[in-house]
Amino acid sequence: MPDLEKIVIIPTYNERENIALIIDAIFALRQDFHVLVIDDGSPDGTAAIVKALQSNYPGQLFLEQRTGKLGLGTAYIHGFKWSLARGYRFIFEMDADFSHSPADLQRLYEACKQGADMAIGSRYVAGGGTVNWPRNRILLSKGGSLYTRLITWMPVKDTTAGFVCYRAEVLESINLDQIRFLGYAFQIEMKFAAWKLGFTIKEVPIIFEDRKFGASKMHKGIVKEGILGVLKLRWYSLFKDYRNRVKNNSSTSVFPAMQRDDQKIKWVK
Ligand SMILES: Nc1nc2c(ncn2[C@@H]2O[C@H](COP(=O)(O)OP(=O)(O)O[C@H]3O[C@H](CO)[C@@H](O)[C@H](O)[C@@H]3O)[C@@H](O)[C@H]2O)c(=O)[nH]1
Repeated sequence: MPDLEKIVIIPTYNERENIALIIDAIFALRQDFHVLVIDDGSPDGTAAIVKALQSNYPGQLFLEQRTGKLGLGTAYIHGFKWSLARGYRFIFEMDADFSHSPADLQRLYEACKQGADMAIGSRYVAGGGTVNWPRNRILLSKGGSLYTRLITWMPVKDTTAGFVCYRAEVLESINLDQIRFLGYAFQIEMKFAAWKLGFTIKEVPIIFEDRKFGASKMHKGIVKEGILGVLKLRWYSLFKDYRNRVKNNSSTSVFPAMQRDDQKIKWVK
């Protein structure tokens, strides 16, 4: 197996209680996963914990640090570009808090090896589910997925899922600078872009368990962005040739403001 086969990107903001445990759990699988943590200047010292662990996993554990909380979406976009530049063939998204079980990483990988371009760890297909998630979060999440499917007609059950394996070709084909949403809408847009570009998406059932340590970063703005974002995606796909514009090497852009947003991001050297 080539060295640069699989990398798991974990975005973090204040995950001190979880980060060392999840990193150790991924490496304990002995499945040759590399791990990239994108930390947004967590005041609780998450990045320092990752740095201290790097000597245990030389050449396998990486850390990128940004100076402030800039959202899940731009953290992943940075991680995607970082991973593609180094030649990883399978690139994963995963939360830091054990909502996604490390043991399921291999199942997502297998789904891609067996032909899927994008494998989604899905709570809302047969065999999937949630454990210990508050009723209001379940309603919001299921309602959000239903709303997205009704508006976009995208054939994905868990549209906001954050546990994903992409074949590198999918991320290479998408103009990542055109992916503009930050929160749950980012998760929706990545699936929407992959679907619009004709990639095969497979939902693999997973059990999502609520975090035991730390707090969710969910806030009202994320919900608002999701509601409006889905309408925008539909609008752009109907009237603005979204498919062509989100393709890599497209000369036109759907979201000209993205350039400006990017410049706000300051990286820790
Ligand atoms: N770098 C960075 N990381 C962030 C940020 N916001 C959140 N994170 C990290 O992103 C992961 C998920 O954030 P949570 O706040 O734990 O998400 P959740 O409420 O449990 O949301 C779940 O449901 C969402 C909707 O279905 C999913 O999108 C998400 O992946 C997860 O499954 C965690 O590792 C968290 O530290 C940010 O601004 N920057």
